[in-house]
Amino acid sequence: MPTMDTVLPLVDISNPSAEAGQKLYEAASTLGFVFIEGSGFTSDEVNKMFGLSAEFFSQPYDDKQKYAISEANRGYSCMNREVLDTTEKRGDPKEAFNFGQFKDDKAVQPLPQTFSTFEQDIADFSKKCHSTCHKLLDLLAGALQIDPDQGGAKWFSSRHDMRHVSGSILRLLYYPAVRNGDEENEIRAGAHTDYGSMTLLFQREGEEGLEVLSPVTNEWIAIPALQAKDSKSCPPIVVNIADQLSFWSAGVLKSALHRVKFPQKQVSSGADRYSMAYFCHPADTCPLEPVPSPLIQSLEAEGANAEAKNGQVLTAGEHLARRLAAAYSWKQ
Ligand SMILES: O=C(O)CCC(=O)C(=O)O
Ligand SMILES: [Fe+2]
Repeated sequence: MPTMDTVLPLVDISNPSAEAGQKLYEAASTLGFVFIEGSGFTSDEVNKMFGLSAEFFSQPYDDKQKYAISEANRGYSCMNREVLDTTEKRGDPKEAFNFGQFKDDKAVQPLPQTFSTFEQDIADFSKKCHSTCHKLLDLLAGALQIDPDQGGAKWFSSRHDMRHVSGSILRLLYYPAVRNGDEENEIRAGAHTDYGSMTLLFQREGEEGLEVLSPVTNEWIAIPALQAKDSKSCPPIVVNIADQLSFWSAGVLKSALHRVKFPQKQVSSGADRYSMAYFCHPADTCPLEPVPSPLIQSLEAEGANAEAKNGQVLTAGEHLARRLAAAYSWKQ
């Protein structure tokens, strides 16, 4: 079993402290990836979602395709539909189902019966993901020492109010094991950065495949699927910084490239990979302007990679629309 704190640091958020915030900030500003535990998700909650996912993806293509993904980024994305690495012609050999924001715990998109029967559970899961992200955003804002008069530790989370329209998505992912005979070299999800502010990724033990391109060494690093610390808790969740936190922080927080490629162990086991991602987004109307952090300002003065400096300030919604149009060939 991989030892903790080797490939990625493991931050316990059960008791959010300045120390946890500092550890999170250090990970966020180097690799852009970290494991968290103490999130409060139980193994039962997470396994239930994985169960619904397996049930849905096992259904015939035509049944799933009735819920085909829309330009609003909701619904079913079939095999080879999404091109995450836009330098590639071929789409990713994976399937996905996206749940957009729920309104009063009701989905605002058509749901297949597998999901509509458990709509409340799925809405609860999505809400819990969002509040976990709030906790993480507060820890990060705290570490960035934002002046309380300018929003302080709530600077990010106040821009992620669930009542506002945003691109937040709960996504179920399915990577079938067997493809074209070259499973080891096959890229299952092309290299990309995530479009929101941060992502939570739930993995199942023994189903690995996530790799991160280290901004420090420029090498692909395989991320393990860790064991839960006890039978009640879910395994540590992977958290990664995405584009919008990078824009806000003039590139100090790293939105790192990542992809899915099965390791030899996973290829030989012949197992499929299921994962779940929660892409946390700020309100669509939110401008991706510089965060008022003295820490970022001093690093920026030292020449931090200021992505936002090079162009006009986009809103969160505009950035998302551009990235989705490229991945799904929607017309803009
Ligand atoms: O399934 C995974 O491990 C990663 C998925 C991912 O990076 C994404 O969908 O953005
Ligand atoms: Fe991703």
